Amino acid sequence: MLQKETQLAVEKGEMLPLMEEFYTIQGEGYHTGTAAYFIRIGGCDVGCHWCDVKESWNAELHPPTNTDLIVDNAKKYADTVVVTGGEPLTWDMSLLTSKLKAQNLKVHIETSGAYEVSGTWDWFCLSPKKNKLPVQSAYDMAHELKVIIYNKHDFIFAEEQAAKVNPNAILFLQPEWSKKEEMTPLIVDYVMNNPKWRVSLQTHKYLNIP
Ligand SMILES: C[S@@+](CC[C@H](N)C(=O)[O-])C[C@H]1O[C@@H](n2cnc3c(N)ncnc32)[C@H](O)[C@@H]1O
Ligand SMILES: Nc1nc2[nH]cc(C(=O)O)c2c(=O)[nH]1
Ligand code: SF4
Ligand SMILES: [Mg+2]
Repeated sequence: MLQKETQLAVEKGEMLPLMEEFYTIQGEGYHTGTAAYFIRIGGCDVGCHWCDVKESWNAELHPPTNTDLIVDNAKKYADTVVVTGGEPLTWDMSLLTSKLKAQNLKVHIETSGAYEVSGTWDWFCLSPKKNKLPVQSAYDMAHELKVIIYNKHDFIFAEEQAAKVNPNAILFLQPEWSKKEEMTPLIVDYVMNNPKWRVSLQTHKYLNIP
């Protein structure tokens, strides 16, 4: 159990359960190939069976960390910070994002959109999940929609999600990593037949970087 003061600070978003932070290349989606500092916040109860970072799910395993400390580290690297998780919108992102923006950093999020949107985002990557669909504000705010393709039915899910997202969102299909040999050729065909979509790959995994 957290101390009461720490618990209150986490509720206010002054502290966040930090799993890891690392400087790398954005591997996925619209900003693929660009340097960014990643902040991975613990805690997620969406429960994707293929999630590639299940160690993030239990917030209690990740130490509540002062947002000032997170920002001090982040500002040493590139001009872009990606906030991911776990599910970052489990928490109140207002303080973290305002402090990052006060340092003139561009602030991006990777989210399932399953919880109410908090924080101010320069780039909002929405990756919807069947078991906990996004809230309306996430569909409205998304700059990109990135749907993970694990099986053929996921193309139908992708179209359903594209119908809900705002019309300016850039649409991506990304193979689930363990199914990539089977699904990537189907994605390639799908995008050639439905060119409103683009292909996204987890390029950092091919590059063997975090
Ligand atoms: C680990 S999630 C964390 C952020 C947030 N919970 C979400 O799902 O968007 C980061 C990104 O990785 C994607 N992802 C997770 N596991 C994956 C896998 N096995 N193959 C491909 N993409 C995956 C997610 O869909 C999401 O776009
Ligand atoms: N290089 C790199 N790019 C990424 N894009 C989204 C990631 C994530 O886990 O949210 C991720 C990640 O874990 N590493
Ligand atoms: S929502 Fe994101 S972090 Fe949570 S289980 Fe799914 S992929 Fe993993
Ligand atoms: Mg990842």
